[in-house]
Amino acid sequence: MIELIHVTKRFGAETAVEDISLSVARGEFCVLVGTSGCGKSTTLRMINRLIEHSEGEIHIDGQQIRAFREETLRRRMGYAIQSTGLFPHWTVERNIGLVPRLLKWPTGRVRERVEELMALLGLAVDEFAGKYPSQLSGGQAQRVGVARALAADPDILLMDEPFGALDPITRETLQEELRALQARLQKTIVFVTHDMAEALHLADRLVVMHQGRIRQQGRPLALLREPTDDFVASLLGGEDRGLKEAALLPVSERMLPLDPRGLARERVGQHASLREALSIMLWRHAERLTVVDDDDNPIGELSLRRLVGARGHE
Ligand SMILES: Nc1ncnc2c1ncn2[C@@H]1O[C@H](COP(=O)(O)OP(=O)(O)OP(=O)(O)O)[C@@H](O)[C@H]1O
Repeated sequence: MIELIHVTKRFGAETAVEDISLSVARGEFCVLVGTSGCGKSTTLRMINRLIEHSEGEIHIDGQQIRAFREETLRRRMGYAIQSTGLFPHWTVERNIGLVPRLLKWPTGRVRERVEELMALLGLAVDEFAGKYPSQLSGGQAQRVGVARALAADPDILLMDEPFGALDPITRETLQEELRALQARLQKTIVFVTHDMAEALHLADRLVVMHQGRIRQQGRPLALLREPTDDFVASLLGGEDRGLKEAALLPVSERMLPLDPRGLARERVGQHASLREALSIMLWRHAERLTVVDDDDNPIGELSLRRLVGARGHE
């Protein structure tokens, strides 16, 4: 559990973060969003003491972070950043194995772990293990950075735009991997992104920051439906919020029983989102879709009318 209690950070005369209180439960995925310069990275870096906070208290599992030795704290927390922070004169393999080696894992185990992570992140061992960061593309370097953050299997992951330089397909794959990892292993994650779709998709707790302060925090659906002010509403997408909300709701939630008059020709999977269903309707010029299970058996139907009414404001 991570707790920030009335935390402020000043750089000289400038206040970068002002009086923020935030609590992230074990196994929770917390995403920080906000305008450029609002203090997201500073907040993240205060948690692993790359930046010392000026006022307030930060606790990890009930203990003040200042009570930990800095290295102990940092080894407990994986940290991945957009610019990767890889050591340029070290190979990919050595970069990924950094923390396990510091923790004095046996060499064979380090090697095994590095290979496991490279496979997870789609980096062929034969091709990439011996390369240096300057020989990698931006996206490949970013994957190495994420692998390094995960290497020692830390309970806490701090991630600052870790997928910023990735193509949409790799990005989506990694988002799913991270979500699955977090659900399976109860990782506590604090994640910074500028991509609102990514934030809404990943967050259990979404934290909107502005000018060093937290404007609103809560579940993504709650923020979309009841933003506290125009700033939060517009950051979350303004009029586009309807589509963003639909992206968070599964088809199965609004499915109707099968129509005895016959099946609609176009189909949608039960796990698809209402946004995907709407997209199929638009693309196929269809007002009704047959909802199918994982084996492609029809289990219900979704109409446009039902979908439009399904946005939670009926
Ligand atoms: N080391 C530093 N010295 C002085 N000012 C700093 C330092 N680091 C950050 N700041 C200032 O603190 C404020 C918050 O910066 P921070 O990097 O946390 O914002 P951010 O929300 O992560 O921004 P972005 O989305 O652009 O990355 C900014 O005004 C920045 O100029």
